[in-house]
Amino acid sequence: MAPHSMPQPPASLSGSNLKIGIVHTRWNSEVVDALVQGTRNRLLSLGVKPENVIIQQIAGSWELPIATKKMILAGRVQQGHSQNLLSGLDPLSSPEAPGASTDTASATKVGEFDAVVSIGVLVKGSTQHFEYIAGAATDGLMRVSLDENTPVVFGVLTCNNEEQARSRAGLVPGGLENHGPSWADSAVELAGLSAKWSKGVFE
Ligand SMILES: Nc1c(NC[C@H](O)[C@H](O)[C@H](O)CO)[nH]c(=O)[nH]c1=O
Ligand SMILES: CC(=O)[C@@H](O)COP(=O)(O)O
Repeated sequence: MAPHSMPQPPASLSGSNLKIGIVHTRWNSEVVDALVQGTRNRLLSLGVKPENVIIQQIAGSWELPIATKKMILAGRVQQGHSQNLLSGLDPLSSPEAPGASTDTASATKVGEFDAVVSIGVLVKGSTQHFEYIAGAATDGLMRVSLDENTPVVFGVLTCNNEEQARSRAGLVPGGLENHGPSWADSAVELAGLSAKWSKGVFE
């Protein structure tokens, strides 16, 4: 089968001002790990700062939609927390607040995510379990992206067998490209466009 070629991104992609989340599963971890590294390496090559690539791990693809949503919300919490800190109004750091943290370093700013790449690998088994998870994860991630107004890149491989999964992570010589870099390109491109569009700017 001729390997399908990934679309080439615009040459001007730059992620230097972006914060990107990656949430990935543990199922089929050898393949997932290769996809995560491919995604992360491309993000860094596009200028995203290492400290602005936040990677979190969960169990399986069924949980990706809720995990992605909670990561997006967590970024907003920390964004708000750091803005309060900057203005000296952060309730979490006031001495009388229960469990208040007086260590401002522990509240180091983590800005709102500009995009999240959600990565999982589903390999068909002998029942219909695959179909239900694949459908729920697909529809769920689209819903999170639209509901939270945050670009969510669909990094879920839905494969008939292990070979297909390994090939799409670049683990098969002569096979397909690791799909992670194209997911990073999508995240950086749409995050950058979203920032401009939110200001009413079209270039
Ligand atoms: N079989 C695969 C799963 N199954 C686990 C589910 O995603 C879920 O974690 C479980 O049903 C508990 O809610 N997950 C994958 O990501 N890949 C698989 O191949
Ligand atoms: C994607 C799955 O859930 C699948 O690996 C489970 O295998 P099975 O359908 O044989 O239970």
